[in-house]
Amino acid sequence: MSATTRTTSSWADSAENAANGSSARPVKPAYVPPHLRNRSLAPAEPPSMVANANERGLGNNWGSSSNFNKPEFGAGRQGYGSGGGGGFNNRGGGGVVREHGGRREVNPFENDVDESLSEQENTGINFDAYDDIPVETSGENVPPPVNTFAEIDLGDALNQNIQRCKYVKPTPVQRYAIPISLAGRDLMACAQTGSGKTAAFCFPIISGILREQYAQRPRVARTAYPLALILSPTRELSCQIHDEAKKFSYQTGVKVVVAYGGAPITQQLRELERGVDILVATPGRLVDLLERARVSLQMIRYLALDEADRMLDMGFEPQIRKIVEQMDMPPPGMRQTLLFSATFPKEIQRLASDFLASYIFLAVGRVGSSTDLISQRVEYVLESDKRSHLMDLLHAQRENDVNGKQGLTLVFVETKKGADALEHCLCVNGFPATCIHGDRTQQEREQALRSFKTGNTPILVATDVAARGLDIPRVAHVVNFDLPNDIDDYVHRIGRTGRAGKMGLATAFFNDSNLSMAKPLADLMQEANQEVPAWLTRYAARTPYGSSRNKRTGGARFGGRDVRKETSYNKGTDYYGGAGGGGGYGVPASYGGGYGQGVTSAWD
Ligand SMILES: Nc1ncnc2c1ncn2[C@@H]1O[C@H](COP(=O)(O)OP(=O)(O)OP(=O)(O)O)[C@@H](O)[C@H]1O
Repeated sequence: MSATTRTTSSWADSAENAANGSSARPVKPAYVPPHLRNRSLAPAEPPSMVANANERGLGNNWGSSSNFNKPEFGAGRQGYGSGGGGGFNNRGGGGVVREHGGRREVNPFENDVDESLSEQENTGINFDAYDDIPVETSGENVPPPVNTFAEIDLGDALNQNIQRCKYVKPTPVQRYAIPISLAGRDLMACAQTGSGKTAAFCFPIISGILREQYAQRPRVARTAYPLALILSPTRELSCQIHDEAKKFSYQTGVKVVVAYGGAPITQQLRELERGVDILVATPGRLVDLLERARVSLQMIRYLALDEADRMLDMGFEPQIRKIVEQMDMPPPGMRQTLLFSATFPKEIQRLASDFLASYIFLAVGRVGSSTDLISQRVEYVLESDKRSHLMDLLHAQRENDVNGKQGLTLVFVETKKGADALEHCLCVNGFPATCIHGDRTQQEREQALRSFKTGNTPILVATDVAARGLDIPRVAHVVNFDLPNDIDDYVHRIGRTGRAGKMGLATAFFNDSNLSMAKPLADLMQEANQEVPAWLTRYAARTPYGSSRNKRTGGARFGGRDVRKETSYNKGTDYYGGAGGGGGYGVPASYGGGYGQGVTSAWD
């Protein structure tokens, strides 16, 4: 942070300020960039004018930069569907190339070309960053890894799509997970954010469906019988997986359908009636479809849970148990089950074993850790200073933008109301922002995400609905405006940058309301070779150790551990394994989102 910024204070400063009662500062009427602060004159463009322009949905150039000249705020708030590709399931738009199941199959790669990003992005993956990555596998008869896609028999059609995706060689998690899955084994796989887990579970499923001659599916009017089910915790992530799976299965004849809440069910029902091999869904909408008998799980051969630890925590577990254990899905052993996440608490590993048969545990990278590709900073910022401090960061970012192609900034807050308020504050101060949270309509959510991805609105304020899985290549900076209460949530949030071998920056605002995060944050940063500020180390030393699920083992470079190796398996209360630290993590007393009393969950 620049020395000119007034809002950042050292730990000692803040203690002094608190003693002087200076934390209760008057609310500032409007943001003034650092270089204008010592002038007595009003800013060049009065904030009220900016606000009016925003409300009318007029252009806002974010200062002098002309790069972001089509902000979505204003327009984004006032109804959708008129331009900009609004509307449900309207993510396509590519050219029609082939008859498919009586309908024309849209070319899912067309959009990549339009965005002129994919080639550079995917071939630009920095595999050197993964070369010395630690890998642990356990379980019986673990199939060996491969080094190239050519070594694996995925089939011509799928191989062609891998080329179309411009994937030159498999990422480490793919090198291990694909042969394991192709061998028909159940898998619990843990690999760092942005390391290619989606393809790691999609390729074997598509290839398996293509290879096997499955028995004729029942012909019951209006009931769909998918062969594979992929569950994910948020609507946007399900849509993303669907889009990816459609690319991977292009021109193979494998049919992928997505079902998620908030969108009209009729359109999804129509899609299902046309036939489905792979169903990607959020749990709530799937339960609805099952109860209406519009989907049967009787023919399921593959079950994949993305963000599996989230899917099995207290928030989702009952729904997942209902889907997997209480409907008509074949039991473990009769289906293949693949669980993937970047974090895998022991407690969740134990739960997950109910869904698996003789599984292989795979850990690529330090489990539950962040990747070294993300530069992590933590700054002490008083609650009352957070907004102006954020605007200082955004302002400095724009000033440092040399080539006019500034990256996107994702700002995480704790509550839905907080997201709305911060979005509004940024907009009226001339920073083009939009927001995404569970109280916005699905149309608004999709529009906000689209506007962010295209760079029209380069700042997205989000609750944890955007914390997991979303793959947005140009996210250069993640700001934890409000730190989460759970270190795993922090890992997933910052993982929205530094993806596919690229570098990223993550900044966290810390103050006395985040005491329980001091120790896990300091440990995590140390593990990832980041500079830990002295004041954070002092806070960490003062934090009681043992009451929090965030408790981590000290100094283990590779903390990924198969819970079956623990002597306390089935009766222990540790949270995470540790390769050398002893101990582990505290019991997750409030596992399931980590929200304090009175705070509504940010999840769907
Ligand atoms: N073999 C590959 N070569 C090049 N790029 C790849 C390869 N595999 C995946 N990618 C790209 O890497 C990016 C991240 O992949 P993905 O979204 O699957 O990560 P993830 O591990 O699921 O992340 P998260 O934990 O955040 O969900 C995507 O843009 C994807 O297209």
